[in-house]
Amino acid sequence: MSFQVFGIPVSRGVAIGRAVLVASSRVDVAHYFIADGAVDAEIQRVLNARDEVALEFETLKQDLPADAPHELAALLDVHLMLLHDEALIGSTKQWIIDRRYNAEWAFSAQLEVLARQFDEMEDDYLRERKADLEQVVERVLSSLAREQGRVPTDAASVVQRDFAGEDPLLLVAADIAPADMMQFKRSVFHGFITDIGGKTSHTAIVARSMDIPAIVGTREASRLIRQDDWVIIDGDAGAVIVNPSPIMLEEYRFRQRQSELERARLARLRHTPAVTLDGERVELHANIELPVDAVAAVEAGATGVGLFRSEFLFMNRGGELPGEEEQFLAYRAAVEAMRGMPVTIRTVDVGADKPLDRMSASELRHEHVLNPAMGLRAIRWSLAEPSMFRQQLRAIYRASAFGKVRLLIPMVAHLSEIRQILESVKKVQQQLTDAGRAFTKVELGVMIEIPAAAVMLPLLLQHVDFVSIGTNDLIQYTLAIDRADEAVAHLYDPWHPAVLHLLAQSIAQSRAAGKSVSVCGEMAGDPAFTDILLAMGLRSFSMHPSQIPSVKQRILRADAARLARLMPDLLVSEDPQRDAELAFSLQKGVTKS
Ligand SMILES: C=C(OP(=O)(O)O)C(=O)O
Repeated sequence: MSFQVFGIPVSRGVAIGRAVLVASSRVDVAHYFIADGAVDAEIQRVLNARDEVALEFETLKQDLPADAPHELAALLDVHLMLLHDEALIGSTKQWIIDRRYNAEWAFSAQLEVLARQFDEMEDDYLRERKADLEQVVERVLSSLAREQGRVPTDAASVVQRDFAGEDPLLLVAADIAPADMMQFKRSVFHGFITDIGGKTSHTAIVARSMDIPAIVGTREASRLIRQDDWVIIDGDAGAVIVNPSPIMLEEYRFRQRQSELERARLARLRHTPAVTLDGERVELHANIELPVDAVAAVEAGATGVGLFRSEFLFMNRGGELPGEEEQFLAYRAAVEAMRGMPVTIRTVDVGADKPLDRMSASELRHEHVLNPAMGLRAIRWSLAEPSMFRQQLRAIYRASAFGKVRLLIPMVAHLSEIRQILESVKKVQQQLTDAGRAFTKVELGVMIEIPAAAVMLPLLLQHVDFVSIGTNDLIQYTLAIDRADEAVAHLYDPWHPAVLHLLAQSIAQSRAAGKSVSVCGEMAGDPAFTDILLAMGLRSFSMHPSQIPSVKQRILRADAARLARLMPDLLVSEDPQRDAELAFSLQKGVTKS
């Protein structure tokens, strides 16, 4: 039966393919009762799975490189201990004996009992062991699934599957963590559908960077769509059409061909400089997540990297963070790929919807933070982990010997933070000089993404070389809307007059101070905002490489001076979106119906 599900369109275009469902709980658990005579065999399955996982942990421990942090070996020991603990294994067997549960069901039932006990513990350290226990049980469940010839449907297993030769595939999930999205980055999927998320949630951002259609916030897609269903993603309308009729399929195949032609047409603008009709030159920079993305940036005609989200280097690592050398090589790779064009590296912006496996030396975990968007994240986290911060600064400074590097700090709210950053920079420069390491001048910039930073910008500008406005977070914090929460997604409004005021004011003040200012949030890559940002005086935009051609086309057709004259009226408008659309189309001689 054909039906439709609606959500928030976050990456445009049409995708047609078969659904691959990724389980939100990492392993699907089969629940069934076993026959009386099968108890011993079922207990043997428990022991075999336990032994297989123990062997995996032992091998991992033996293979640890000599310079691996000692916490890693200690963590594996904790996992091994849990795996042999009678509270887990003995009681799991008891569920089988008493209730005749199958092994998987018995394990998950016992996990629930133990997890509740962990939750009630007073001691933070012991409470945090719950996550270790969950990881151990997940491994055991995966082993049981494999033993039955089933492939676990967690993100990592899905990536490993070889889908070559199958129909185009669309990924459907309740949610996809940014770290899992990174695994999908070079995968076979032609589109993404999730139940939760908003326009600027990181899942959405990564989907856009992959330039494939995606719809988030559908609330129920993963429950309604079945494995292998034929699905159309209409990434313009936010519609997911499940089991479409042949006529519907034909219509969408036609639209797909049209949008491919449009992309090919826009790609021809690659070498055309972004200059407005009245001769204003605009920099179009790229946002990247990994060094290899710099190649796509150059191909799309970017004139620099405006935002290297370095936190993605820190994900999918099972708790181990990259050291100075590894980071240096990654930054150097991006710098070399950009061939002399500037590369703006943002220090780790972890926390909130980008949790690390290991959030701090004390293993502070995301789920225990009351309000992660306002918690120990971004520069707050870096300043709380000074040796890690200095390690990242050293890696960034060392990369500056290979091309133009700019240092960008996320989530600054206090002048004292800038003072601490400058002190760390000084220390790092001294350390590098003492060690005979080469580096060159690195400009220092801050992200304007907290209203406090926008309000006190003139003060901040006295201490930094440039600013970059992170509209995704600026909107979130100005309007008090969680950017990843689909329940309030309708209130996440880039056209809100307060947002426009903060933007216009920040751009004007930075220009007046003679400092360069850029926007690197999603507004910069959406052609619907190109005119108003030009009208505010913005001359540097940073976005995913795939968005550069359509923003460039908009710039080539704009008259910056005429747009600027419309700005004062828009700032006092009650409905800036409607008035901007009307004013901009009129000034281009387009009549609106
Ligand atoms: C670019 C931004 O940062 P993030 O990586 O949090 O989207 C932003 O907030 O606009």
